[in-house]
Amino acid sequence: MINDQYAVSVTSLTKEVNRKKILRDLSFQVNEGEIFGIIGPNGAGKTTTLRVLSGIIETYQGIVKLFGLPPEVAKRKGFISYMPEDAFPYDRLTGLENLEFYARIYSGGDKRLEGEFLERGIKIAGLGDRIYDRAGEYSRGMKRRLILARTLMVEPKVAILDEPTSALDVESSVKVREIIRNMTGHTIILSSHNLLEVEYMCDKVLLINAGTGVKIGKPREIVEETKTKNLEESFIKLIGER
Ligand SMILES: Nc1ncnc2c1ncn2[C@@H]1O[C@H](COP(=O)(O)OP(=O)(O)OP(=O)(O)O)[C@@H](O)[C@H]1O
Repeated sequence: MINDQYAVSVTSLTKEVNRKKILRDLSFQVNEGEIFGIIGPNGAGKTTTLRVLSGIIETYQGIVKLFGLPPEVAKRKGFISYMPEDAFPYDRLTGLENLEFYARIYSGGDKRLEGEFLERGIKIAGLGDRIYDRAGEYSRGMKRRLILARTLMVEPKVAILDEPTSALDVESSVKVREIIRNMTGHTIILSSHNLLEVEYMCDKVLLINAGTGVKIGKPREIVEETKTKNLEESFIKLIGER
């Protein structure tokens, strides 16, 4: 069923590349304001799903709506902000210059909006005086916070984050998680391999395997239903059963 009341609604999404089905009949809904996690083994189709949602992949079968609009339209309207896993800042620019650059682009010439985006971006990045240093001198965690600030400064209706904490140390992961959790009221869809983090951070989780939805629900419900101790164990049990 397609319902515009959802922030995101995916119905029977199938994606084929060279006759290989990467996503098969995938359906799920995300409510406005939810932090929604997509988990699954390597190659399960998480990034492909996120790329469809963000309007980057435009050819697919099925129906995908963000606030009732197809992703391409939602993207044009500035509803979506996507952070790819391999996004990096411009190393030769300072952190501030990076944010200034994107604030200018995203605001489309509206000076008031540009100032608003920049101010929010600086706050989200939380880099203190290091914001005046070149991004090339930043640690991986600082770069990630800068990219996250770039993604979230526009206050998108839907933020799509591909593995926002991958390859970060504990302290940097905690800071990135704080940023995400502080975006209350915003719809956030993220993928992650860190299931303890997903369990802690996400309101709802979708487990996919080989392009197919295996389980969807609140992390605690999934843990209870599978009679396991945590989401990591649920994951292993559910994937192992197939
Ligand atoms: N453009 C493409 N051409 C061919 N195969 C592709 C393409 N994009 C993705 N695939 C394949 O589709 C499958 C799903 O890829 P995807 O990157 O979505 O998985 P993932 O769940 O994000 O994996 P990971 O956890 O390793 O990042 C993989 O087998 C991948 O090789």
